[in-house]
Formats: sequence, C-alpha cells, structure tokens
Amino acid sequence: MAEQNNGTPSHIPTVIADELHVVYRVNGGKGGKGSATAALSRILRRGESPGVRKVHAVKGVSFTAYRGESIGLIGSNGSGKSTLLKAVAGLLPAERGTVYTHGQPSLLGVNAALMNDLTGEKNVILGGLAMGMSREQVRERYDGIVDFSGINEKGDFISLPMRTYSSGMAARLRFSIAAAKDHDVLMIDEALATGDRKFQKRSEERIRELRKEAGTVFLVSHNNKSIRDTCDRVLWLERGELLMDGPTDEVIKAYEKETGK
Ligand SMILES: Nc1ncnc2c1ncn2[C@@H]1O[C@H](COP(=O)(O)OP(=O)(O)OP(=O)(O)O)[C@@H](O)[C@H]1O
Repeated sequence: MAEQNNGTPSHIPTVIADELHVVYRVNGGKGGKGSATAALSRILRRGESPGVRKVHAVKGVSFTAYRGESIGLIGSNGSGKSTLLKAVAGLLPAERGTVYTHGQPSLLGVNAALMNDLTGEKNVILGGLAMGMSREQVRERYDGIVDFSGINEKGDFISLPMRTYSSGMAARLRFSIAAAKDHDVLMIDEALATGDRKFQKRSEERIRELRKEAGTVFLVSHNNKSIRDTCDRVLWLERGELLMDGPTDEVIKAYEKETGK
C-alpha cells in the first residue's frame, strides 16, 4: 500500500467530501422534558424537540485530497475546522452530503485517547494498539516513540502516571504514538502548537516523512508559520463555508490580508 511517490502527489484520492453539511443539535433546556405522548407524536411527525437548537457548523464543503498531500485548515475561531476533521474521521455524522475515505482516517488525540492514571509506558502500548498497531509493531517501535516524544530527556518520566505530565508533555506523547504508525490519512488538530520549537521541528519532519510514505496529512492550526512550513495546500473555512482552496502561499496571503495578521 505504501507506494513511494517521491514527494509528488500521485493523484490517488484519499478523501472526497461532497457537499458536506454537519449540524450539531444542542439541548437548550427550554420547554422541559414534555410528556411521552407529545414526544411520540413529534417522532411520528419527524419534528424537532422544542428547545433543541441547531448549529450548522459545516455548510456544503467539497474537496478532494490526494496521496502525498499535506493540507492545512485555517479560519477564525468557530469556523468549523475541527468539526470538518471529525466528520472526515467518521466521528460526526453528515447531515447532508457525503465523505468518502480511503482506509480509516486517524484523528490525532482522539484515536489514541490516553489514560491519565496509567504510566507513559503503558499508554504507549495501549495507544499503539488503539491506533491499530500489532503487539509486535508496538514492541519494535516502543523505543522510537519514547525517544521521539523526548519525555525521558530530563529523567525517567515515562514510568510515571500521565497525570503528572504537563499538557505539552502529554501532547508530545500523543503525537509520538500516532506518528509512529503509517497512516493513509492522518489528521492533526493544533498538536504542533503545544510542543516547544525543537519538538515542532521534529514533528514537521515526521509529517514530511508520512507524506512520502504515501499518506495524506491534514493540519488544523492558527499558526500560519507552521502551516507554511508543513503544508502545500490550504483550505480556508469561514462560518462553516469553504472560502478558498489552493496553494499555501496564495491562501495564506489572502487570509492575512483579510484578517490583517
Ligand atoms: N459539541 C458541539 N455542540 C454544539 N456546537 C458545537 C460543538 N462543537 C462545536 N460547535 C460549534 O460549531 C461551530 C464550529 O466549531 P469548530 O470547533 O469546528 O470550529 P474551529 O474552526 O475548529 O474553531 P477553533 O479555531 O476555535 O478551534 C462553532 O459555532 C461551535 O460553536
């Protein structure tokens, strides 16, 4: 599966979003619980419960991602970036439209949900298994994962429970576990923002490698520099709509002009 593409996108699609809409339903608490009879008649009429508010977070987004691409997602707070990633990963249903994916996309941090009371060591093993690695692969890659995370650089922290880690340390471990596996589609939501500069450099390097191994990487970030350094294409979302989809330089320039950053 991991055909080499020498850095050039091979034009094999990995994710296709076709007129995708995602709507959250939030129970606003208005109107109380109501009677069972009222609820039943509402269900039969296919009506919405009173007090349920809808948030239309992604509105008619269409794009095709290819192998070997690294795609940045930008846009102001609440523009729908994380929601779009979750929908692509299959963690949120589409209200309308469709997402087609090649293999199971991995959303970094969600697939490897780590357990705070367990040691870093145990979490590497569990996280690796949760990401779909075999026991053998986890054993082989264990040292690499711990080294990459840099958790043990200042002492034997990997044998301490995760709850004793700083948020940056936990984020590094999560990234290291996820990045140890070859992914068809890897999605990263702001993870690079937490590590220090040295770790960010290492992560960017690993993202480049993953792309060479014929994967597609999506990166959500508010840091235009890390998008420029890692992505060759950018999707700009605003109020749930896709405003622009193009080469990184073009889209970031337009974004910076608009936001004055
Ligand atoms: N669990 C949820 N329930 C209801 N509404 C939600 C939920 N999560 C997000 N939203 C809403 O959906 C919209 C898009 O949110 P989303 O988190 O996708 O934006 P984002 O671009 O990732 O934002 P940020 O840059 O701040 O992380 C926002 O209006 C937000 O209020």
